[in-house]
Amino acid sequence: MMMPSALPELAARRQATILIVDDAADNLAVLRKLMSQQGYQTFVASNGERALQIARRVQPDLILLDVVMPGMDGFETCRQLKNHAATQGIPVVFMSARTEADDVVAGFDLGAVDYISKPLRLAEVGARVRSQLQIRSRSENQGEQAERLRTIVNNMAEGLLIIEADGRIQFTNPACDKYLGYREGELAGRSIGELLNPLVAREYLDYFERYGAAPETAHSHGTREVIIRHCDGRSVCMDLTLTPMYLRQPLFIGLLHDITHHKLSEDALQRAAMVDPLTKIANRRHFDGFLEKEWQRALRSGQPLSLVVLDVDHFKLYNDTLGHPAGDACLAQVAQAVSSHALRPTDLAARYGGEEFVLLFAETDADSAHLLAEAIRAHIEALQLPHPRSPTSPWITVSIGVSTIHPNQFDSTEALFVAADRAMYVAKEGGRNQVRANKPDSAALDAVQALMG
Ligand SMILES: Nc1nc2c(ncn2[C@@H]2O[C@H](COP(=O)(O)OP(=O)(O)OP(=O)(O)O)[C@@H](O)[C@H]2O)c(=O)[nH]1
Repeated sequence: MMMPSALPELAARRQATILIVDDAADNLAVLRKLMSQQGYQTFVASNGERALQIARRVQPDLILLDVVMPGMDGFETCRQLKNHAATQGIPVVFMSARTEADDVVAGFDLGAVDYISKPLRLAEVGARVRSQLQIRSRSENQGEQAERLRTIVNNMAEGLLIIEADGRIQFTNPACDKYLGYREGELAGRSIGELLNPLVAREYLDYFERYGAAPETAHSHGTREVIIRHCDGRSVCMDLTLTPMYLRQPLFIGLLHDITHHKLSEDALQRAAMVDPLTKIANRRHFDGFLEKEWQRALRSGQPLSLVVLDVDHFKLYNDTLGHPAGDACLAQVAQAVSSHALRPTDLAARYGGEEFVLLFAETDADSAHLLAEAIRAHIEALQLPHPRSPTSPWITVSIGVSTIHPNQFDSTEALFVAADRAMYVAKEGGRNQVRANKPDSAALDAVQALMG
C-alpha cells in the first residue's frame, strides 16, 4: 500500500513525460517499461529525425537519447534540439557504450545534462532520470517565481528603488522612472543625492553609512515626505519609505508614492483658509499670524512696525442707497486698491472685517507710514466710486488711522491696534476722508481692556 506522504511525489511524477530515443527496439521496450513503471508518460523514437518531430510536438520533460544511431546520430539530434527555441530547454540525457572521456565531454558540451553508459543498469537510469526531473522542476519553479516578481515590480503603481550603502542607485522600476521622468535604466549608477536637496540627501547618506557599517543595527527609516528633483528640473512631492535589507550586501529598498496632487489640493486649501472670499485679499486670520511673526522680528531687529487701519466712510448709507451687492463690489474694489500698496514681502494688506481693512508695514517709521496711508486715501478717492448720498464726498472715501511702534518685550500688538483704531476714529470725527496718526500708549490699552471687562 502507498504511504500517504509519497502521494504528491507520485502525482508529480505522473505528469512528467519522457521521450526515449534508441535505434535498438529491445532497448526502447525495456526503457519504456521502466519509465512507465516509474509513473512517467513515455514517447519513443527509433531515429533522430523522428525524435525531433516528437520533441517539438509534445515538449517532453526529458529526453533519453542514444548516441550511436544510423543516419542522424544522438549528438547531431541534440545539436538540433538545442538550436530550436521550442526544444532547447528540454534536458537531454545521453546513453552510450562510447564512454571515452572525449565522448562524454562532447556530450556535455552539446548541452546534455547527463551521460549514462551502456549497458544500462536500469536502477541507475531510473535514479538519474528522477534526479534530473527534480532539478528541472526546481529551476522551473524558481523561474516562475522570478517571473512573477518581475511582473509585480514592473506593474506596481509605486516607484521602487534599490539603493546601495554608498547611496548609488542599483535599480529602479518603470513606475519610478515614470515618476521622475527618466528612461529605463537611466537612474542606475547615479547617487540618490542627485535627486534630493543637499540637507535631506546628507541625512539619508548618513543613515545608509551607519547601517552599512553595522547591518545588525538596521532599522526602517519609515515613511517621510520628500521633495525629489524630476528629470526636467521640476520639484515633485513624494512619500518615500525606506527599508534596509541585507542581500549579500547592505541595500535599501525605497518605495516612492507620488503625492504632488494631494499636496496641491492641500496647498490650495491652506491658501483658501488665508484669503477673504469676497475681496480675495488676506483675511484676519492670516493677518494676525503675519503680524505676530513681524512683531517677533521687530523685537529682535529693533526696527519700527507701522499699522494702518482703514474704514470706508458712510458705508451703511452706501448699502442702503445702492444695495448690498453694490456694497460687495465696492468693497472688492477698495480692497484691490488697498492691497496694491503692500509691495514688499514684509507688507501685508487684509480685510479685517466688514468694511474695515488693515495694512502692516514692517521696518517702516511713522513718517513713511503716514505718507503711505495718505497715498492709499488719495488712491481710493481717485477711483471715483459714486456714493450719491455721502455727506463727505460724491465718491467713496476712507478714514485712516496709523500707529507706529518700536516693540519691546513689554509692548503688545493689542496696544498697536488700539492706537491705530483711535487714530481712525479721530479721522472720522475730524470730517472723514483723512489720515490721522497716534502713538501706542499703554494707558489707552488699559482703558480699553477695562471697558471690555
Ligand atoms: N455690502 C456689504 N456691506 C457690509 C459688509 N460688511 C459690513 N457691511 C456693512 O458696512 C456697514 C458699516 O456701517 P457702520 O459701521 O455703521 O459705519 P459706516 O456706515 O461705514 O459709517 P462710518 O464708519 O461712520 O463712516 C454696515 O451697514 C454693514 O452692514 C459686506 O461684506 N458687504
